[in-house]
Amino acid sequence: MEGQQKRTIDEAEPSLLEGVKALIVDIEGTTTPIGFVKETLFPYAEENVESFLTKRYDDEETQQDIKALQELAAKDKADGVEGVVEIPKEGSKEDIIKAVVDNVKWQMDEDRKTTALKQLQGHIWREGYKTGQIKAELFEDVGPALQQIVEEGVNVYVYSSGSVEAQKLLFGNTEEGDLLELFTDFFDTTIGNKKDSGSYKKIVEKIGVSPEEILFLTDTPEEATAASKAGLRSALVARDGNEELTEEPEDDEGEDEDDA
Ligand SMILES: CSCCC(=O)C(=O)COP(=O)(O)O
Ligand SMILES: [Mg+2]
Repeated sequence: MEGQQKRTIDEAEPSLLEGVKALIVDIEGTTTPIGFVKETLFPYAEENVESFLTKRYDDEETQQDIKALQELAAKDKADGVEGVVEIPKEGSKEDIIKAVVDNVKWQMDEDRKTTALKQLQGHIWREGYKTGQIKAELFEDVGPALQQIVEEGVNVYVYSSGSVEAQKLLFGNTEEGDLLELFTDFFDTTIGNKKDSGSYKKIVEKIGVSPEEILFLTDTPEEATAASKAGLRSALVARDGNEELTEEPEDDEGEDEDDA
């Protein structure tokens, strides 16, 4: 785990942030309990996917979401992905919705981080946040720590598998209020897979500071390794509810199933 350190955000020694001009945070398992994602966000998406698609079927946005899922299912099939639920390109509204719902449920059972799934989930969660059914949970150190870091002149970014819209909904609707003003920008898998070092190189270009002045915080060793390979500093966070960190992460760059 060369170049990586394990800490929670509030345990971070000043040296971890020394010379840092940009901080990038992951969401699930880093700023936000895995339990909130798995027990609130994911069930909401799963329970509401059918009614959402039925209500919004003719919207341009929904048609784009369906097209992205159809294309992904066809690619999964061609790639021989085990258990893939196919979605016909043509058919009645009812047939297409049924296939999309089955595909989404299969992908969610596999906890896939595909861009097509994450885009649709974000659109479903929008309603839940708007009606107040969902309020985002953060670890209690996150708001104060990020506030202090921003006051010290560090720009804060998010890089999560959740879509940029889902990220903004989450930080805009936390139990502590709207925290969006703390963030300079947001990145999702449209820039690339989180386990691929090329994604971090692209983020460095967008942020416009040198990689060694950027610190990436995540709960996932393979993501920290990918960021380190791109020259960023990275640290693994230990959080309640996370899997125990082991000393040697597997280097599985490029093996993730994400289609980004
Ligand atoms: C915008 S939060 C939604 C959480 C989510 O869908 C997810 O896959 C979280 O992954 P992360 O990269 O933040 O660990
Ligand atoms: Mg994470």
